[in-house]
Amino acid sequence: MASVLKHPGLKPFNLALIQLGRIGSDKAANLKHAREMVIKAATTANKKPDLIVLPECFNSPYGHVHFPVYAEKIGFIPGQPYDVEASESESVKMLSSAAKETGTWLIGGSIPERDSGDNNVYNTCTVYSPKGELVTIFRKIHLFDIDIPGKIKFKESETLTGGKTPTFFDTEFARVGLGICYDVRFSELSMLAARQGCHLLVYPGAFNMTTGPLHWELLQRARAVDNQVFFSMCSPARDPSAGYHAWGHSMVVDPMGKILVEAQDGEDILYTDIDPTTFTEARKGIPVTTQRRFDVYPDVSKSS
Ligand SMILES: NC(=O)CCC(=O)C(=O)O
Repeated sequence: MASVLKHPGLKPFNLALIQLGRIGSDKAANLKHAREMVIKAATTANKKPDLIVLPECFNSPYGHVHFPVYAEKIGFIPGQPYDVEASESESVKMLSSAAKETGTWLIGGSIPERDSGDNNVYNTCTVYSPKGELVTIFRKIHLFDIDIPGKIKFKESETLTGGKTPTFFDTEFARVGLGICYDVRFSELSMLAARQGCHLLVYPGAFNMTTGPLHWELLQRARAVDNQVFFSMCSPARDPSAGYHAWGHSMVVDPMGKILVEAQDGEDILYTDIDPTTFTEARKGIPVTTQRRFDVYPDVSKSS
């Protein structure tokens, strides 16, 4: 793994998750509501959050037929400055202005994105600084293709292409790793982020009514404990009239695997104080980060 610059260290901060409701077929209405909820998250709490998170696929209904219809061109090139004013993406413009107006970091859930070059459609998360700069994007790497007979069949790969780039970004208070929903099942991705010094992993997600009750909490607590990091997934609210019923239950888990905050299934805003002491004490008390036996499992990710 290429060496990366160290983050100066985790500081206390407040994290807000928006379990967004009213996501329908009208994209303009979805964007308007998401914007209102970001402003609400930033202005109604006792303590202003430092980082706000929206859920997976917040500007369109969730389904493979919808992705190409709602897809927007973003045209972000890593390492190059991005001109939000000139962006073709109305979602990017809205998220950037909401981050700037509230002066908070914003993880803009995910939106369907059409690549300007290869024309493929991706499930893409965009991240904004408090100045409204688009600092990075992350394209969902593992596509949600499952078939549980009689329960749920879903095939994102009908219209989406998987991303290839594990991604993290630095704020003044933490290094934050990104994933999207189904990515949580692949422990390698969160392991990689943790090895790169991430303190918090955030995965906008939309689990379903079959796997949600069994795996949503389990996977987040597992990834948190495996890696001794804070872990959070932010879901849309459940809408019984929608084609896809999201599990909801957005949550934040600490590095000991304790759930710090959890939503139910309706629209909600959750706030959590992230305390660096939990992070350092977990690693000090259970020092797995220094006990790994790479002599025994040097290349475990590639064995069958
Ligand atoms: N949007 C998704 O990737 C859903 C993943 C999911 O429900 C799962 O069980 O995994």
